[in-house]
Amino acid sequence: MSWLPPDEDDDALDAWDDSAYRARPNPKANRPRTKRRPEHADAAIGRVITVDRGRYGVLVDEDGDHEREITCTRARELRKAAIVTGDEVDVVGDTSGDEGTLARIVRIRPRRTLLRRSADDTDAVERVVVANAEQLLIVVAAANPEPRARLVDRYLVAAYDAGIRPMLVVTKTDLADPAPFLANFDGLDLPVFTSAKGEAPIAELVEVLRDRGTVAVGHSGVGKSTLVNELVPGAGRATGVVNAVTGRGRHTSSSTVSLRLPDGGWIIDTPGVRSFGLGHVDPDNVIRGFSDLAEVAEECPRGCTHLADAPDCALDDAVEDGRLTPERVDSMRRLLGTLRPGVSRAE
Ligand SMILES: Nc1nc2c(ncn2[C@@H]2O[C@H](COP(=O)(O)OP(=O)(O)OP(=O)(O)O)[C@@H](O)[C@H]2O)c(=O)[nH]1
Ligand SMILES: [Zn+2]
Repeated sequence: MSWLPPDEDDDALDAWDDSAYRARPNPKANRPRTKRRPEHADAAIGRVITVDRGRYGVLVDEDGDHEREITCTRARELRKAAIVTGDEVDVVGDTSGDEGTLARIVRIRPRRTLLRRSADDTDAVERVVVANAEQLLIVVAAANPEPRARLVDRYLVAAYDAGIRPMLVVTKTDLADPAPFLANFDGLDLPVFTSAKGEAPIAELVEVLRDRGTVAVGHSGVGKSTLVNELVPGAGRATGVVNAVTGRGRHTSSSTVSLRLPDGGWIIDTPGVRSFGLGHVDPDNVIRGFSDLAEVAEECPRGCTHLADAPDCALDDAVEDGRLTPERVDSMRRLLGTLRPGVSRAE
C-alpha cells in the first residue's frame, strides 16, 4: 500500500513529528531509532472517523465511559501508509482530547475489509477509500444526474473485490421511473431501495444499517448527503444544488466522514466521484462483480477470457437463448476491455 493522499504533505507532517530533529547533524543522536522508541504497549485503541490534511479525528474508548474524539497526527514510523476513515489504530501521546492537544497514530490494526479505487483503469496504483466497512451503499439518482449502469457495475466489482456486501438506493424516483434502469440488475442478489423527495426509505435503511459499518458512494449530486442527513439527524452534511444543464452537483461534501447512526452502526459518507477506477483489480476477479454472469461463465471452456472474440464463451450462448441480456454481457466486456491492456474494445 503505497498510496498517500495528495493532500497529505509529508513535510508539513514532519513539523509535528517528534523525530523530525533527526534531520540535523548530531553525532549523539546516531543510535538506532528503534532503541529510542517505546513499543507503545500503553497505546489506546481508536477508530478513525475523519481525515483532513494530515489530521485524523479518532474516537477512543468507543461506547465506554470516557468516549471522546481526539485529534491525531501520524507517527513517522508509519511512513507513507495510508490511514483512512474506518481504520482502527493505536494512538499514543496526549489522548485526553483536550482543546489543542494532538496525539499520535503509531499503528494501523489489521483491516477486515478495504474498499479501493484507482485514478483510472490503466493505473494500478490503488487509493484506499475506506477500511473495515461491511456494506457498500451505492446511491444513484433515477434522473438528474442520469443513472449510469456501468458506474454501478464498477461499484459492484469494487465491493466484491473488497469483500463488502453491496446495496443499491435509487433516489429522485419522483423525477423518473427507476424500473428501466433497475432492469439491468434483475439477475443479481442485490438489495434495492427507492427514494423520492420527502419519502426516503429511512425505516428500511435503518434496519439494514444497524450495527454495521456501511460506506455510501455515488456520483456527485445524486442526493447522498440528503439521505445521510436524514439517517443521522444533525450530521449537517452539506447538500448542493444540481446544475440543471449538466446534471452535475457542485462538490459539496469533500471529505470522507464516519457518522454514528442513532440506532447503532456507522455510515461513512464519501465525496461524490464521477469515476471509480478499477486498475488495481485483477481482471479475473471482475466477473465476480457480475454474479449473474459468473454463474453462466462456469460453463465456459477453461481459460476463457469471456471477451467478444473468445471462442465458445458461454456468455454468448446465454445471450442467444435469452438467459442474459446483451447489455449485461456488453457491460462486463467493456470493463474487461479497459482493464486488459492491448485488448481491443467493442465501444
Ligand atoms: N427531486 C428530488 N431531489 C432530490 C432528492 N434527493 C436529493 N435531492 C436534491 O438533489 C440535490 C443534490 O443533493 P445532495 O444530497 O447534495 O447530493 P450529493 O449526492 O450529496 O452530492 P455531493 O455532495 O456533490 O456528493 C439537492 O438539491 C437535493 O435537494 C429526491 O429524492 N428527489
Ligand atoms: Zn467465457
